[in-house]
Amino acid sequence: MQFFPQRLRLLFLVATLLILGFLTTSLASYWVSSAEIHQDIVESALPLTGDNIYSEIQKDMLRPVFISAQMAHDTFVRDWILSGEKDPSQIVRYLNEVKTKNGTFTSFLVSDLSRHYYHAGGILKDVKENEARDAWYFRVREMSVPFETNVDPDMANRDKMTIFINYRVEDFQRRFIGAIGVGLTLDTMKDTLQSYERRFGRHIYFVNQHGEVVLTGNKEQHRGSILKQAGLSEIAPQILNQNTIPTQLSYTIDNQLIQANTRFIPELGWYLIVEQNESANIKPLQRILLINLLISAVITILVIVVALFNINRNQRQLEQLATIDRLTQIPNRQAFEIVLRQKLNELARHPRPMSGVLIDVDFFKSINDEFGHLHGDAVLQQIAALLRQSARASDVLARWGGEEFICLLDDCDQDAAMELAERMRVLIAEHNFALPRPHPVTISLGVAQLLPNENAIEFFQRADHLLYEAKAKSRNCVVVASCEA
Ligand SMILES: Nc1nc2c(ncn2[C@@H]2O[C@H](COP(=O)(O)OP(=O)(O)OP(=O)(O)O)[C@@H](O)[C@H]2O)c(=O)[nH]1
Repeated sequence: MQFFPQRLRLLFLVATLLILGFLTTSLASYWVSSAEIHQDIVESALPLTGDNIYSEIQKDMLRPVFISAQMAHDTFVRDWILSGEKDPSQIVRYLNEVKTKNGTFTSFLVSDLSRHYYHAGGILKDVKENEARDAWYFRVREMSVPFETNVDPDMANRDKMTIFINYRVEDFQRRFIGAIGVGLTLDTMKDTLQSYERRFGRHIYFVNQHGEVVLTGNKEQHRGSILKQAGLSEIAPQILNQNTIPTQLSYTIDNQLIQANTRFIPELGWYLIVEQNESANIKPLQRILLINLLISAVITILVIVVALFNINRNQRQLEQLATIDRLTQIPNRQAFEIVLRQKLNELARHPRPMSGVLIDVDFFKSINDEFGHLHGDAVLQQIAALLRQSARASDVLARWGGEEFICLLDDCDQDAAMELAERMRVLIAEHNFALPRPHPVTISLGVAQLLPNENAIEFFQRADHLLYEAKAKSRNCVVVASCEA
Protein backbone atom coordinates (compact mmCIF):
# COMPACT_ATOMS: atom_id res chain seq x y z
CA MET A 1 0.00 0.00 0.00
CA GLN A 2 2.76 2.35 1.05
CA PHE A 3 5.21 1.24 -1.63
CA PHE A 4 3.47 2.56 -4.74
CA PRO A 5 3.09 6.26 -3.80
CA GLN A 6 6.60 6.22 -2.30
CA ARG A 7 7.98 4.88 -5.58
CA LEU A 8 6.11 7.59 -7.50
CA ARG A 9 7.38 10.23 -5.10
CA LEU A 10 10.95 9.06 -5.68
CA LEU A 11 10.55 9.12 -9.44
CA PHE A 12 8.91 12.54 -9.29
CA LEU A 13 11.82 13.82 -7.19
CA VAL A 14 14.41 12.39 -9.62
CA ALA A 15 12.53 13.85 -12.64
CA THR A 16 12.20 17.27 -10.95
CA LEU A 17 15.90 17.36 -10.05
CA LEU A 18 16.92 16.34 -13.58
CA ILE A 19 14.59 18.87 -15.24
CA LEU A 20 15.72 21.64 -12.86
CA GLY A 21 19.38 20.77 -13.45
CA PHE A 22 19.03 20.64 -17.23
CA LEU A 23 16.89 23.81 -17.33
CA THR A 24 19.30 25.76 -15.14
CA THR A 25 22.40 24.81 -17.13
CA SER A 26 20.73 25.24 -20.56
CA LEU A 27 19.12 28.59 -19.70
CA ALA A 28 22.22 29.88 -17.94
CA SER A 29 24.45 29.08 -20.91
CA TYR A 30 21.85 30.63 -23.28
CA TRP A 31 21.71 33.85 -21.26
CA VAL A 32 25.46 34.08 -20.88
CA SER A 33 26.01 33.47 -24.61
CA SER A 34 23.32 35.95 -25.72
CA ALA A 35 24.72 38.58 -23.32
CA GLU A 36 28.17 37.94 -24.83
CA ILE A 37 26.80 38.31 -28.36
CA HIS A 38 25.07 41.57 -27.41
CA GLN A 39 28.23 42.92 -25.80
CA ASP A 40 30.31 41.82 -28.77
CA ILE A 41 27.99 43.50 -31.31
CA VAL A 42 27.57 46.74 -29.35
CA GLU A 43 31.05 47.18 -27.98
CA SER A 44 33.24 45.59 -30.58
CA ALA A 45 31.86 44.22 -33.88
CA LEU A 46 29.69 47.18 -34.97
CA PRO A 47 31.99 50.05 -33.92
CA LEU A 48 34.90 48.21 -35.51
CA THR A 49 32.98 47.64 -38.74
CA GLY A 50 31.92 51.29 -38.70
CA ASP A 51 35.54 52.39 -38.38
CA ASN A 52 36.69 49.97 -41.07
CA ILE A 53 34.02 51.08 -43.47
CA TYR A 54 34.70 54.71 -42.72
CA SER A 55 38.35 54.26 -43.52
CA GLU A 56 37.43 52.34 -46.68
CA ILE A 57 35.09 55.18 -47.62
CA GLN A 58 37.77 57.70 -46.97
CA LYS A 59 39.99 55.66 -49.25
CA ASP A 60 37.44 55.01 -52.01
CA MET A 61 34.77 57.67 -51.83
CA LEU A 62 36.56 60.66 -50.46
CA ARG A 63 39.12 60.43 -53.20
CA PRO A 64 36.73 62.08 -55.70
CA VAL A 65 36.22 64.90 -53.16
CA PHE A 66 39.96 65.43 -52.93
CA ILE A 67 40.34 65.25 -56.71
CA SER A 68 37.58 67.83 -57.11
CA ALA A 69 39.18 70.05 -54.47
CA GLN A 70 42.48 69.87 -56.33
CA MET A 71 40.73 70.75 -59.60
CA ALA A 72 38.99 73.72 -57.98
CA HIS A 73 42.28 75.06 -56.63
CA ASP A 74 44.26 74.31 -59.79
CA THR A 75 45.77 77.62 -61.02
CA PHE A 76 45.58 76.40 -64.62
CA VAL A 77 41.79 76.02 -64.35
CA ARG A 78 41.31 79.36 -62.69
CA ASP A 79 43.69 81.18 -65.07
CA TRP A 80 42.00 79.55 -68.06
CA ILE A 81 38.55 80.72 -66.94
CA LEU A 82 39.77 84.19 -65.95
CA SER A 83 41.59 84.59 -69.29
CA GLY A 84 38.26 84.18 -71.12
CA GLU A 85 38.07 80.40 -71.85
CA LYS A 86 40.04 81.00 -75.05
CA ASP A 87 40.97 77.49 -76.12
CA PRO A 88 38.26 74.94 -75.03
CA SER A 89 40.46 72.05 -76.21
CA GLN A 90 42.87 72.84 -73.34
CA ILE A 91 40.24 72.39 -70.61
CA VAL A 92 38.73 69.40 -72.42
CA ARG A 93 42.18 67.76 -72.50
CA TYR A 94 42.59 68.63 -68.81
CA LEU A 95 39.19 67.13 -67.88
CA ASN A 96 39.91 64.02 -69.94
CA GLU A 97 43.24 63.57 -68.23
CA VAL A 98 41.65 63.89 -64.75
CA LYS A 99 39.00 61.38 -65.71
CA THR A 100 41.30 58.74 -67.20
CA LYS A 101 44.10 59.18 -64.67
CA ASN A 102 41.81 58.82 -61.67
CA GLY A 103 39.40 56.32 -63.16
CA THR A 104 36.34 58.48 -62.43
CA PHE A 105 33.15 58.11 -64.38
CA THR A 106 32.97 61.71 -65.44
CA SER A 107 34.72 65.08 -64.95
CA PHE A 108 33.21 68.49 -65.62
CA LEU A 109 33.57 72.26 -65.40
CA VAL A 110 30.87 74.92 -65.67
CA SER A 111 32.12 78.44 -66.17
CA ASP A 112 30.05 81.15 -64.56
CA LEU A 113 30.96 83.63 -67.26
CA SER A 114 29.99 81.56 -70.32
CA ARG A 115 27.70 79.03 -68.51
CA HIS A 116 29.32 76.39 -70.76
CA TYR A 117 29.27 72.85 -69.41
CA TYR A 118 32.66 71.31 -70.30
CA HIS A 119 33.36 67.59 -69.91
CA ALA A 120 35.97 65.13 -71.14
CA GLY A 121 34.27 64.94 -74.56
CA GLY A 122 33.93 68.69 -75.23
CA ILE A 123 31.22 71.27 -74.51
CA LEU A 124 28.04 69.47 -73.53
CA LYS A 125 25.65 72.39 -73.26
CA ASP A 126 25.03 75.70 -71.53
CA VAL A 127 23.41 75.65 -68.07
CA LYS A 128 20.23 77.70 -67.76
CA GLU A 129 18.59 79.10 -64.65
CA ASN A 130 15.11 77.98 -65.58
CA GLU A 131 16.24 74.42 -66.43
CA ALA A 132 15.36 71.98 -63.62
CA ARG A 133 18.31 69.76 -64.48
CA ASP A 134 20.66 72.69 -63.98
CA ALA A 135 19.29 73.67 -60.57
CA TRP A 136 22.35 72.09 -58.94
CA TYR A 137 24.65 74.67 -60.53
CA PHE A 138 22.72 77.65 -59.19
CA ARG A 139 22.57 75.99 -55.79
CA VAL A 140 26.36 75.55 -55.78
CA ARG A 141 26.72 79.11 -56.97
CA GLU A 142 24.92 80.39 -53.86
CA MET A 143 26.14 77.99 -51.22
CA SER A 144 28.54 79.01 -48.47
CA VAL A 145 30.34 75.67 -48.13
CA PRO A 146 33.08 74.77 -50.65
CA PHE A 147 31.35 71.71 -52.16
CA GLU A 148 28.33 69.45 -52.16
CA THR A 149 27.66 65.83 -53.12
CA ASN A 150 24.67 65.42 -55.38
CA VAL A 151 23.00 62.37 -56.92
CA ASP A 152 21.65 63.19 -60.40
CA PRO A 153 21.39 61.60 -63.86
CA ASP A 154 24.46 62.38 -65.96
CA MET A 155 23.43 63.82 -69.31
CA ALA A 156 26.93 63.26 -70.68
CA ASN A 157 26.64 59.54 -69.97
CA ARG A 158 23.20 58.52 -71.13
CA ASP A 159 21.58 59.82 -67.94
CA LYS A 160 23.21 57.24 -65.69
CA MET A 161 22.59 57.98 -62.00
CA THR A 162 25.80 59.59 -60.81
CA ILE A 163 27.22 60.99 -57.59
CA PHE A 164 28.68 64.36 -58.45
CA ILE A 165 31.15 66.23 -56.34
CA ASN A 166 30.27 69.84 -57.16
CA TYR A 167 33.16 72.03 -56.04
CA ARG A 168 33.03 75.79 -56.14
CA VAL A 169 35.83 77.41 -58.21
CA GLU A 170 36.80 80.86 -56.92
CA ASP A 171 39.18 83.43 -58.31
CA PHE A 172 42.12 84.77 -56.38
CA GLN A 173 39.84 87.27 -54.63
CA ARG A 174 37.51 84.38 -53.62
CA ARG A 175 34.79 85.35 -56.09
CA PHE A 176 32.75 82.52 -57.62
CA ILE A 177 33.78 81.79 -61.19
CA GLY A 178 32.42 78.29 -61.78
CA ALA A 179 31.80 74.73 -60.56
CA ILE A 180 34.13 71.83 -61.15
CA GLY A 181 34.35 68.20 -60.08
CA VAL A 182 34.10 64.53 -60.90
CA GLY A 183 31.31 61.99 -60.76
CA LEU A 184 31.02 58.31 -59.83
CA THR A 185 28.12 56.20 -61.04
CA LEU A 186 25.84 54.92 -58.33
CA ASP A 187 26.42 51.43 -59.72
CA THR A 188 30.09 51.65 -58.80
CA MET A 189 29.19 52.96 -55.36
CA LYS A 190 26.60 50.26 -54.87
CA ASP A 191 29.12 47.61 -55.85
CA THR A 192 31.48 49.08 -53.29
CA LEU A 193 28.79 48.98 -50.59
CA GLN A 194 27.77 45.48 -51.54
CA SER A 195 31.34 44.29 -51.30
CA TYR A 196 31.47 45.89 -47.83
CA GLU A 197 28.25 44.15 -46.85
CA ARG A 198 29.61 40.82 -48.04
CA ARG A 199 32.95 41.35 -46.38
CA PHE A 200 31.63 42.53 -43.02
CA GLY A 201 28.28 40.71 -42.99
CA ARG A 202 26.34 43.83 -41.95
CA HIS A 203 23.81 46.08 -43.62
CA ILE A 204 25.36 49.37 -44.74
CA TYR A 205 23.62 52.44 -46.15
CA PHE A 206 23.81 56.22 -46.40
CA VAL A 207 21.15 58.81 -45.70
CA ASN A 208 21.32 62.47 -46.60
CA GLN A 209 20.65 65.31 -44.18
CA HIS A 210 16.90 65.14 -44.83
CA GLY A 211 16.83 61.48 -43.79
CA GLU A 212 16.45 60.13 -47.35
CA VAL A 213 18.24 56.84 -48.02
CA VAL A 214 20.58 57.82 -50.86
CA LEU A 215 22.73 54.77 -51.21
CA THR A 216 22.38 51.19 -50.01
CA GLY A 217 24.03 47.92 -50.86
CA ASN A 218 20.68 46.16 -50.58
CA LYS A 219 17.83 48.16 -52.13
CA GLU A 220 15.20 45.87 -50.61
CA GLN A 221 16.19 46.67 -47.06
CA HIS A 222 15.73 50.43 -46.78
CA ARG A 223 14.27 52.98 -49.12
CA GLY A 224 12.66 56.39 -48.79
CA SER A 225 13.04 58.40 -45.65
CA ILE A 226 14.24 56.86 -42.40
CA LEU A 227 11.81 59.28 -40.70
CA LYS A 228 8.95 57.24 -42.13
CA GLN A 229 10.23 53.71 -41.64
CA ALA A 230 8.81 51.50 -38.91
CA GLY A 231 11.21 51.14 -36.00
CA LEU A 232 13.94 53.18 -37.62
CA SER A 233 11.86 56.39 -37.41
CA GLU A 234 12.15 56.24 -33.60
CA ILE A 235 15.91 56.70 -33.70
CA ALA A 236 15.98 58.88 -36.88
CA PRO A 237 16.21 62.20 -34.91
CA GLN A 238 19.18 60.80 -32.98
CA ILE A 239 20.85 59.78 -36.27
CA LEU A 240 20.31 63.12 -38.03
CA ASN A 241 22.23 65.28 -35.55
CA GLN A 242 25.42 65.90 -37.57
CA ASN A 243 27.42 64.01 -34.96
CA THR A 244 30.73 62.92 -36.43
CA ILE A 245 31.44 60.75 -33.36
CA PRO A 246 30.08 57.23 -33.92
CA THR A 247 26.83 56.66 -32.00
CA GLN A 248 25.42 53.28 -30.98
CA LEU A 249 21.61 53.03 -31.29
CA SER A 250 19.07 50.22 -31.47
CA TYR A 251 15.51 49.74 -32.71
CA THR A 252 13.02 46.93 -33.10
CA ILE A 253 11.23 45.89 -36.27
CA ASP A 254 9.16 42.71 -36.77
CA ASN A 255 10.29 41.53 -33.32
CA GLN A 256 13.90 41.74 -34.47
CA LEU A 257 16.34 43.79 -32.41
CA ILE A 258 18.57 45.81 -34.73
CA GLN A 259 21.78 47.44 -33.49
CA ALA A 260 22.88 50.49 -35.50
CA ASN A 261 26.19 52.32 -35.53
CA THR A 262 25.79 55.77 -37.08
CA ARG A 263 28.06 58.70 -37.87
CA PHE A 264 27.99 61.87 -39.95
CA ILE A 265 30.55 62.10 -42.74
CA PRO A 266 30.94 65.84 -43.34
CA GLU A 267 33.03 65.35 -46.50
CA LEU A 268 30.03 63.63 -48.14
CA GLY A 269 27.34 65.46 -46.20
CA TRP A 270 25.77 62.03 -45.60
CA TYR A 271 25.23 59.75 -42.61
CA LEU A 272 26.80 56.33 -42.65
CA ILE A 273 24.66 53.69 -40.93
CA VAL A 274 25.95 50.19 -40.24
CA GLU A 275 23.37 47.76 -38.90
CA GLN A 276 23.44 44.29 -37.44
CA ASN A 277 20.44 42.11 -36.60
CA GLU A 278 21.10 41.00 -33.02
CA SER A 279 18.07 38.69 -32.99
CA ALA A 280 19.37 36.85 -36.07
CA ASN A 281 22.70 36.33 -34.31
CA ILE A 282 20.92 34.97 -31.25
CA LYS A 283 18.71 32.63 -33.33
CA PRO A 284 21.33 29.82 -33.54
CA LEU A 285 21.57 30.01 -29.74
CA GLN A 286 17.80 29.56 -29.50
CA ARG A 287 18.08 26.51 -31.75
CA ILE A 288 20.85 25.12 -29.53
CA LEU A 289 18.73 25.86 -26.44
CA LEU A 290 15.80 24.01 -27.98
CA ILE A 291 17.99 21.03 -28.94
CA ASN A 292 19.48 21.03 -25.41
CA LEU A 293 16.02 21.05 -23.86
CA LEU A 294 14.87 18.24 -26.17
CA ILE A 295 17.95 16.16 -25.31
CA SER A 296 17.31 16.90 -21.61
CA ALA A 297 13.69 15.78 -21.96
CA VAL A 298 14.75 12.57 -23.73
CA ILE A 299 17.41 11.86 -21.05
CA THR A 300 14.90 12.57 -18.26
CA ILE A 301 12.34 10.22 -19.86
CA LEU A 302 15.01 7.53 -20.38
CA VAL A 303 16.17 7.83 -16.76
CA ILE A 304 12.57 7.60 -15.53
CA VAL A 305 11.83 4.59 -17.77
CA VAL A 306 15.03 2.77 -16.70
CA ALA A 307 14.39 3.62 -13.03
CA LEU A 308 10.76 2.50 -13.29
CA PHE A 309 11.81 -0.72 -15.01
CA ASN A 310 14.39 -1.47 -12.30
CA ILE A 311 12.07 -0.59 -9.46
CA ASN A 312 9.34 -2.84 -10.93
CA ARG A 313 11.81 -5.69 -11.45
CA ASN A 314 13.13 -5.34 -7.89
CA GLN A 315 9.60 -5.20 -6.59
CA ARG A 316 8.71 -8.36 -8.50
CA GLN A 317 11.82 -10.08 -7.11
CA LEU A 318 10.95 -8.93 -3.58
CA GLU A 319 7.41 -10.14 -3.99
CA GLN A 320 8.69 -13.46 -5.28
CA LEU A 321 11.16 -13.76 -2.43
CA ALA A 322 8.34 -13.10 0.00
CA THR A 323 6.01 -15.75 -1.47
CA ILE A 324 8.22 -18.52 -2.92
CA ASP A 325 10.08 -21.03 -0.77
CA ARG A 326 13.75 -20.78 -1.65
CA LEU A 327 14.58 -24.44 -1.23
CA THR A 328 11.71 -26.08 -3.08
CA GLN A 329 10.69 -23.18 -5.37
CA ILE A 330 7.00 -23.70 -4.56
CA PRO A 331 4.82 -21.15 -2.67
CA ASN A 332 5.44 -20.84 1.07
CA ARG A 333 2.88 -20.93 3.85
CA GLN A 334 2.17 -17.13 3.71
CA ALA A 335 1.44 -17.28 -0.01
CA PHE A 336 -0.71 -20.36 0.51
CA GLU A 337 -2.80 -18.64 3.20
CA ILE A 338 -3.47 -15.68 0.88
CA VAL A 339 -4.61 -18.03 -1.90
CA LEU A 340 -6.73 -20.00 0.54
CA ARG A 341 -8.51 -16.84 1.70
CA GLN A 342 -9.26 -15.94 -1.93
CA LYS A 343 -10.51 -19.48 -2.63
CA LEU A 344 -12.78 -19.43 0.41
CA ASN A 345 -14.29 -16.12 -0.72
CA GLU A 346 -14.84 -17.49 -4.23
CA LEU A 347 -16.40 -20.62 -2.78
CA ALA A 348 -18.88 -18.57 -0.79
CA ARG A 349 -20.04 -16.96 -4.04
CA HIS A 350 -19.86 -20.08 -6.24
CA PRO A 351 -20.20 -23.18 -4.04
CA ARG A 352 -18.24 -26.25 -5.25
CA PRO A 353 -16.30 -29.03 -3.53
CA MET A 354 -12.78 -28.24 -2.30
CA SER A 355 -10.36 -30.61 -0.63
CA GLY A 356 -7.02 -30.38 1.07
CA VAL A 357 -4.15 -32.88 1.35
CA LEU A 358 -1.64 -32.45 4.18
CA ILE A 359 1.63 -34.30 3.46
CA ASP A 360 4.51 -35.13 5.85
CA VAL A 361 7.77 -36.93 5.04
CA ASP A 362 8.21 -40.05 7.19
CA PHE A 363 11.24 -40.19 9.46
CA PHE A 364 12.83 -37.29 7.71
CA LYS A 365 15.04 -36.60 10.69
CA SER A 366 16.76 -39.95 10.11
CA ILE A 367 17.60 -38.91 6.51
CA ASN A 368 19.21 -35.74 7.81
CA ASP A 369 21.01 -37.61 10.51
CA GLU A 370 22.31 -40.33 8.22
CA PHE A 371 23.21 -38.41 5.09
CA GLY A 372 23.50 -34.82 6.29
CA HIS A 373 21.34 -31.72 5.69
CA LEU A 374 22.38 -31.26 2.06
CA HIS A 375 21.01 -34.64 1.15
CA GLY A 376 17.92 -33.87 3.25
CA ASP A 377 17.45 -30.65 1.26
CA ALA A 378 17.81 -32.54 -2.02
CA VAL A 379 15.14 -35.02 -0.91
CA LEU A 380 12.76 -32.16 -0.02
CA GLN A 381 13.37 -30.54 -3.44
CA GLN A 382 12.66 -33.81 -5.27
CA ILE A 383 9.52 -34.48 -3.21
CA ALA A 384 8.23 -30.95 -4.00
CA ALA A 385 8.89 -31.51 -7.71
CA LEU A 386 7.18 -34.93 -7.71
CA LEU A 387 4.14 -33.61 -5.84
CA ARG A 388 3.91 -30.66 -8.26
CA GLN A 389 4.00 -33.10 -11.20
CA SER A 390 1.19 -35.24 -9.88
CA ALA A 391 -1.13 -32.32 -8.98
CA ARG A 392 -3.23 -30.40 -11.57
CA ALA A 393 -2.13 -26.98 -12.69
CA SER A 394 -5.10 -25.46 -10.85
CA ASP A 395 -4.16 -27.20 -7.57
CA VAL A 396 -2.16 -25.10 -5.14
CA LEU A 397 0.86 -26.92 -3.73
CA ALA A 398 2.84 -25.19 -0.95
CA ARG A 399 5.50 -25.94 1.61
CA TRP A 400 3.61 -25.93 4.90
CA GLY A 401 6.60 -26.28 7.23
CA GLY A 402 9.99 -28.10 7.51
CA GLU A 403 9.15 -31.45 5.84
CA GLU A 404 5.41 -30.79 5.53
CA PHE A 405 3.55 -29.89 2.33
CA ILE A 406 -0.05 -28.99 1.62
CA CYS A 407 -2.09 -29.28 -1.56
CA LEU A 408 -5.40 -27.44 -2.04
CA LEU A 409 -7.61 -29.06 -4.66
CA ASP A 410 -10.22 -26.70 -6.08
CA ASP A 411 -13.42 -28.20 -7.53
CA CYS A 412 -12.42 -31.63 -6.16
CA ASP A 413 -14.38 -33.87 -3.79
CA GLN A 414 -12.89 -36.14 -1.13
CA ASP A 415 -12.81 -39.26 -3.32
CA ALA A 416 -10.93 -37.59 -6.12
CA ALA A 417 -8.61 -36.01 -3.54
CA MET A 418 -7.93 -39.42 -2.04
CA GLU A 419 -7.09 -40.85 -5.47
CA LEU A 420 -4.61 -38.04 -6.01
CA ALA A 421 -3.12 -38.51 -2.54
CA GLU A 422 -2.64 -42.22 -3.19
CA ARG A 423 -0.92 -41.46 -6.52
CA MET A 424 1.37 -39.07 -4.70
CA ARG A 425 2.21 -41.60 -2.02
CA VAL A 426 3.06 -44.32 -4.59
CA LEU A 427 5.11 -41.89 -6.70
CA ILE A 428 7.29 -40.91 -3.73
CA ALA A 429 7.62 -44.43 -2.39
CA GLU A 430 8.79 -45.72 -5.77
CA HIS A 431 11.08 -42.83 -6.61
CA ASN A 432 14.85 -43.26 -6.51
CA PHE A 433 16.16 -40.30 -4.49
CA ALA A 434 19.78 -41.16 -5.32
CA LEU A 435 20.91 -41.16 -1.70
CA PRO A 436 24.46 -42.45 -0.99
CA ARG A 437 22.97 -45.68 0.40
CA PRO A 438 19.56 -47.24 -0.23
CA HIS A 439 17.10 -45.66 2.18
CA PRO A 440 13.30 -45.63 2.04
CA VAL A 441 11.64 -42.24 1.50
CA THR A 442 7.88 -42.25 2.08
CA ILE A 443 5.16 -39.80 2.92
CA SER A 444 2.01 -39.88 5.06
CA LEU A 445 -1.07 -37.97 3.89
CA GLY A 446 -4.26 -36.68 5.52
CA VAL A 447 -7.15 -35.91 3.13
CA ALA A 448 -10.24 -33.84 4.00
CA GLN A 449 -12.99 -32.08 2.05
CA LEU A 450 -14.02 -28.63 3.24
CA LEU A 451 -17.31 -28.88 5.09
CA PRO A 452 -20.08 -26.28 4.72
CA ASN A 453 -19.63 -23.43 7.25
CA GLU A 454 -16.15 -24.73 8.18
CA ASN A 455 -13.49 -22.06 8.55
CA ALA A 456 -9.85 -22.40 7.50
CA ILE A 457 -8.52 -23.12 11.01
CA GLU A 458 -11.06 -25.89 11.62
CA PHE A 459 -10.36 -27.34 8.18
CA PHE A 460 -6.60 -27.54 8.77
CA GLN A 461 -6.98 -28.86 12.27
CA ARG A 462 -9.03 -31.66 10.80
CA ALA A 463 -6.50 -32.39 8.05
CA ASP A 464 -3.69 -32.27 10.61
CA HIS A 465 -5.54 -34.73 12.78
CA LEU A 466 -5.95 -37.13 9.83
CA LEU A 467 -2.24 -36.85 9.06
CA TYR A 468 -1.47 -37.63 12.68
CA GLU A 469 -3.69 -40.69 12.31
CA ALA A 470 -1.74 -41.80 9.21
CA LYS A 471 1.52 -41.39 11.13
CA ALA A 472 0.14 -43.33 14.04
CA LYS A 473 -1.24 -46.04 11.79
CA SER A 474 1.73 -47.18 9.77
CA ARG A 475 3.14 -44.16 7.94
CA ASN A 476 3.44 -44.37 4.09
CA CYS A 477 -0.37 -44.29 3.91
CA VAL A 478 -3.35 -42.01 3.21
CA VAL A 479 -6.03 -41.32 5.81
CA VAL A 480 -9.30 -39.79 4.70
CA ALA A 481 -11.93 -38.14 6.87
CA SER A 482 -14.85 -40.44 7.54
CA CYS A 483 -18.07 -39.52 5.70
CA GLU A 484 -19.87 -38.83 8.96
CA ALA A 485 -17.32 -36.27 10.08
N1 LIG B 1 17.52 -30.88 5.48
C1 LIG B 1 16.48 -30.20 5.98
N2 LIG B 1 15.90 -30.59 7.09
C2 LIG B 1 14.82 -29.95 7.58
C3 LIG B 1 14.32 -28.82 6.92
N3 LIG B 1 13.24 -28.36 7.63
C4 LIG B 1 13.08 -29.21 8.71
N4 LIG B 1 14.04 -30.16 8.67
C5 LIG B 1 14.25 -31.25 9.58
O1 LIG B 1 13.21 -32.18 9.44
C6 LIG B 1 13.17 -32.95 10.61
C7 LIG B 1 11.76 -33.25 10.98
O2 LIG B 1 11.81 -34.16 12.02
P1 LIG B 1 10.56 -34.61 12.88
O3 LIG B 1 9.62 -33.40 13.04
O4 LIG B 1 11.03 -35.19 14.13
O5 LIG B 1 9.82 -35.65 12.02
P2 LIG B 1 10.31 -36.94 11.26
O6 LIG B 1 11.71 -37.23 11.55
O7 LIG B 1 10.00 -36.70 9.79
O8 LIG B 1 9.41 -38.03 11.80
P3 LIG B 1 7.87 -38.16 11.52
O9 LIG B 1 7.34 -36.90 11.00
O10 LIG B 1 7.30 -38.51 12.84
O11 LIG B 1 7.76 -39.24 10.49
C8 LIG B 1 13.90 -32.12 11.67
O12 LIG B 1 15.12 -32.81 12.02
C9 LIG B 1 14.20 -30.81 11.01
O13 LIG B 1 15.44 -30.26 11.43
C10 LIG B 1 14.97 -28.39 5.74
O14 LIG B 1 14.61 -27.39 5.10
N5 LIG B 1 16.03 -29.13 5.32
